[in-house]
This record gives sequence, structure tokens and C-alpha cells, in this order.
Amino acid sequence: MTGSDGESHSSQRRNPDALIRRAGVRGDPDHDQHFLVDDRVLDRIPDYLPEGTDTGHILEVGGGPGALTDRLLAVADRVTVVERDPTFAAFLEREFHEEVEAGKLTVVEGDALDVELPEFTACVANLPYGVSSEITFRLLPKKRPMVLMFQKEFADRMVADPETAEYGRLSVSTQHYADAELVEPVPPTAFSPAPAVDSAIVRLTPRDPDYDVDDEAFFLDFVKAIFTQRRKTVRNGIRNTAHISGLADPDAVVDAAPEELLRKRAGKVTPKEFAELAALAADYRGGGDG
Ligand SMILES: C[S@@+](CC[C@H](N)C(=O)[O-])C[C@H]1O[C@@H](n2cnc3c(N)ncnc32)[C@H](O)[C@@H]1O
Repeated sequence: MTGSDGESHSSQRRNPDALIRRAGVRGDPDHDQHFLVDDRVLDRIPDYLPEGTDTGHILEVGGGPGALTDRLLAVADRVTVVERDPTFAAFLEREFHEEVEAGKLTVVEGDALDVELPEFTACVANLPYGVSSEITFRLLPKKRPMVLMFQKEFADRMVADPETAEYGRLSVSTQHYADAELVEPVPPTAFSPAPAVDSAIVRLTPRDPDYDVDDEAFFLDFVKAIFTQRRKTVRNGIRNTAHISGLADPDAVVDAAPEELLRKRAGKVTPKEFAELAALAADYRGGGDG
């Protein structure tokens, strides 16, 4: 089912344009509804899951008219799709009634930021871009393999390495949970209606980071604080952002930190170095006993 040949491709799966016609409603850009209509992209998406992924129960966020749902049903034992729009949730129930009756598909009508998520073994989705960050950071701590479509500019920042223009808080916080790879750029023409921006598919393979953090929430707040001052040295970043990181005694952190790190700007600090600094800083938190 790869279909990367480019020409004379004919998908064995449901036709995305026909699904939109049967749903009887077009995607509304004001509700993050840009539906994938390129069969070749749709057919490739499940193949991007890391090798050996348990496809026992795939979660999809934002099913729309179901073209991706259909591809996921072909590879998974079970699929749960969360869809906020009642019209599309009802359409998915109708269109896939056989799979729903067989217990293979569960349609949850609701907001992916609020609903109780089921236990899932992997997640594959063409995300609503307006809430892609919130949804992704709800999912990443679950440590499951994921293949997600994002706005390309956002994807570039997720996968960025230190010392690149795109490297920032989003890169460090994403890569804290998973290896992040941009596996395919996707042009606006692959969607209906076409979004104004380019898109990209990102593979997220969960793994432990190559550093230890005792307090994940503090580490992530500390990284966020330092990147608000990305043009400043880490020394000044620590001093200027105590209100964000919650440090009671930023000068004490500066005194304790290695000079070599203090002289760098945030964009050159690796995740491991951030963890080192956060471990030092954790001793000087507000209300702490350091
Ligand atoms: C970009 S479309 C993708 C639709 C379909 N999976 C596809 O690939 O063509 C995003 C879908 O997410 C739904 N959606 C938007 N915000 C949502 C939210 N907060 N929770 C769940 N679904 C949401 C939209 O109604 C829309 O169907």
C-alpha cells in the first residue's frame, strides 16, 4: 500500500473526494478543516510509523470525512478517532458503520484537548493546526510512536538541532520526549480546501533523553524562560527570567554554573546542557530549600 510510484497509482482505499461528497459538507478553514485529498500522501502516512510499532490500537485526532481513518483501519486492529465537529463525527459513524459495529472503530465526538483519551499504542493524525501544539504536548508524555501532520514552519522548529535558526523551546521540549524527524513535506495542493501554508509530516519515536531530569515541569519552564531571551547570553537569560522560571536566587545559579555555558546564547545550548543548568537551578527555586 505504499504507492510512492508517482504515476498510474490507484489506491485500494476509499476515494477522499468521494468521502467529502458523501459527507455533503466542505471543510471550513475557520474550524481547521483542510482535508487531505492526495491519495499518494494518504497511503504513505501509516508507513511512516517506526518499524515494529504496535498497531493494536491507533488513535486519530480530527477524522474529518475519514480518508485517513480508512487508511488506518487497513493497518490497525482497532482505531479510535476523536472529532470535534458533530457533522463529521456522525458521518464517520455512518460511513464506517460496519467497522463500528465490529468494534474495530470507535468515534468519539469531542475536543481532543478535553476528552478522556483511550489507551492507544500509536497515534496518526492530520492535526487541526490551530491547536496542534496543545494536542501534541498532551500526547508526547504518553510515549507512543506518532506520525503527525503539522504546519511546515512548526515541524521545522520541532525537529531542529542546536545552532540552527529554527532551534528553540519547541525543539528542546519535543525532543525531550521523542526523536523527531520531518519525513515528508506536503504542499497546500494536497488538501481541500488548500491551506495558506506548507505542511509537513513528522515522525515521533519515543525514547528517554540522553540526560536525567528530576523535575520535568521545572526543566521545561527553565528552557521556556531562557528562550524568551534567546539573543542574550545564558548568564543574562538566567538573571532576567527568574519570574518565568521561578528562581528565587538567580545570581546564585549564575555563580554555580560553568562559565563556558553562561557565555553561550540559548540557540547554542544543547538539551543536555539545559538539563545540567536546570539541575543546578533547581536548588535555587522560589520557596525551595536551596
Ligand atoms: C486538518 S483536518 C483533518 C481531517 C482528516 N483527518 C484528513 O486528513 O483529511 C482536522 C480535523 O480536526 C477537527 N478538529 C478541529 N479541532 C479539533 C479538536 N480540538 N479536537 C478534535 N478534532 C478537531 C476538524 O473538524 C477536522 O475534521
